[in-house]
Amino acid sequence: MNHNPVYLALDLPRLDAAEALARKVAGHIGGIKLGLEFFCAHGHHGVHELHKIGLPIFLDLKLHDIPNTVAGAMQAIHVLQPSIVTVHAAGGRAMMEDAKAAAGENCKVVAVTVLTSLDGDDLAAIGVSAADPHAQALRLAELAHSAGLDGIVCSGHEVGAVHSQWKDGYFVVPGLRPAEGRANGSAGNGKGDQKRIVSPREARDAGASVLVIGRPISRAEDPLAAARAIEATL
Ligand SMILES: O=C(O)c1cc(=O)[nH]c(=O)n1[C@@H]1O[C@H](COP(=O)(O)O)[C@@H](O)[C@H]1O
Repeated sequence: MNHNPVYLALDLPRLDAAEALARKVAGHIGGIKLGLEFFCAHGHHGVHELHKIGLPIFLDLKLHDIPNTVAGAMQAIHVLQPSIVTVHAAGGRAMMEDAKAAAGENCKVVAVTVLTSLDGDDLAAIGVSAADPHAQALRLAELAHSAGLDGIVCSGHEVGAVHSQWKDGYFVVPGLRPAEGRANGSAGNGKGDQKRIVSPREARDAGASVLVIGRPISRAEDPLAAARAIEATL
């Protein structure tokens, strides 16, 4: 069993490039995360191709719809044998319950709480009255827990607090930028669209089960060296 917590986010438009990158760093990651960009472009075929590498596949589809539709989508992806699938906690309790009931065997269902690209002003703009990412993430984590999900997706700023309330939860943390890369400004390590970031090591120490890392590896001048350097900090 592979205990490396890093899932490489393959947010790349071309299937051959995504596959080549995953093969290059395969010995230094624990799994592969395929998200909306990849799935919309390459669908089931693309997932089958990436499965050939032999690492667990995290399907980050961020499902958010009425319960019946989400349950149908979950059933439609059984054949892809994902290790993890995401839904949005804001879809509500019934949607999360039905998503979990429809999930395949050995598939963890985790709920996205507050996207790492959002801050308090963004929450206020969409009518979240607390306008506090921390409080909102804790609230949605509690809802996901009570709906029977395996865990949540949250930023490294919240994972410690959620972990102390939900001891056996499964916590996926994106929005990661290696401290060293941030200091020397190397390619892929800028914040970009992310607003709530921490380093992979900080997230792990705070209780993250999975570390989602994309651009710090995929946009690095030397992705293999970047993946190795991140692994060495954990
Ligand atoms: O569900 C996710 O994985 C996710 C949730 C979230 O709040 N923020 C977030 O960045 N992600 C995903 O994590 C990855 C982060 O990519 P990088 O910023 O390039 O490391 C992307 O694939 C996002 O879709």
